[in-house]
Amino acid sequence: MAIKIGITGGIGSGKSVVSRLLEIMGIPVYISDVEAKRITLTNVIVRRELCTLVGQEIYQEGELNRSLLATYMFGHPERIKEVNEIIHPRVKEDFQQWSACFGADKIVGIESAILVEAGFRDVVDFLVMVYAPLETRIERAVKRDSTSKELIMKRIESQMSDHSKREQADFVILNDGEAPLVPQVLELISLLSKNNHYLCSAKK
Ligand SMILES: CC(C)(COP(=O)(O)OP(=O)(O)OC[C@H]1O[C@@H](n2cnc3c(N)ncnc32)[C@H](O)[C@@H]1O)[C@@H](O)C(=O)NCCC(=O)NCCS
Ligand SMILES: Nc1ncnc2c1ncn2[C@@H]1O[C@H](COP(=O)(O)OP(=O)(O)OP(=O)(O)O)[C@@H](O)[C@H]1O
Repeated sequence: MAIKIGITGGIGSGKSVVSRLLEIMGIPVYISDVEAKRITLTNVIVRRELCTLVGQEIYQEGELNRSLLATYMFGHPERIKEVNEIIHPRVKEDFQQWSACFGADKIVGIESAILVEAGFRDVVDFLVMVYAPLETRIERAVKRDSTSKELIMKRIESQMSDHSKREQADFVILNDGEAPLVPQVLELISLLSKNNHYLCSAKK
């Protein structure tokens, strides 16, 4: 079985940028946001359960109405929990199937802002946190998504604090816009490669 690394960090921390660097360096990464979107579109059970929970209008012309789902759930902890309970078990199952296709000598990753909250800690061998200060994250996410600070704050409030994430992380990448990323990613790969043997035996 491949060694699995989790890449987490709050919205706008730079996980996608780090994942891209890992992919360029030969580590395939399962991008949970992308796969969750595919699953909400194609999995008939997920579609049925979301329709029952939110209403038929959650799908329009076959497509998930993402802004409607975001408005429905963010800012409402009970609703977030219900939506997550529909989607996350399927994403977890899908990731396990995906990662099972790689050999024991391979390192693969999974990227998710809510990796720990979603209960994926037990399916990864090593947890990497991408960290950026809160103001920087808000600024980046507002710019990237052309949205408001208020909407980004609602998502942040539904995510685990940086402090708790850091406590669970085995390795932290600082992405504050000052510290260069490439040397940190190279250090991570070097650490993983050195400990590959240890991680393999620890899993048995
Ligand atoms: C609500 C949805 C439709 C909004 O789509 P949208 O294109 O606006 O956002 P996108 O999926 O690209 O997510 C952007 C960021 O929002 C944050 N976010 C998304 N889902 C969640 C969630 N359930 N809890 C907390 N933060 C979340 C993450 O930081 C994520 O990187 C979408 O996020 C969704 O389906 N979420 C539920 C599934 C999920 O938890 N996906 C995340 C990983 S499994
Ligand atoms: N070091 C950096 N310098 C400048 N811009 C950056 C840096 N890191 C990330 N960004 C930009 O900030 C935005 C957010 O980064 P990214 O999409 O990687 O965050 P993320 O952690 O994946 O967020 P999400 O949780 O929403 O998936 C992107 O537009 C990205 O290009």
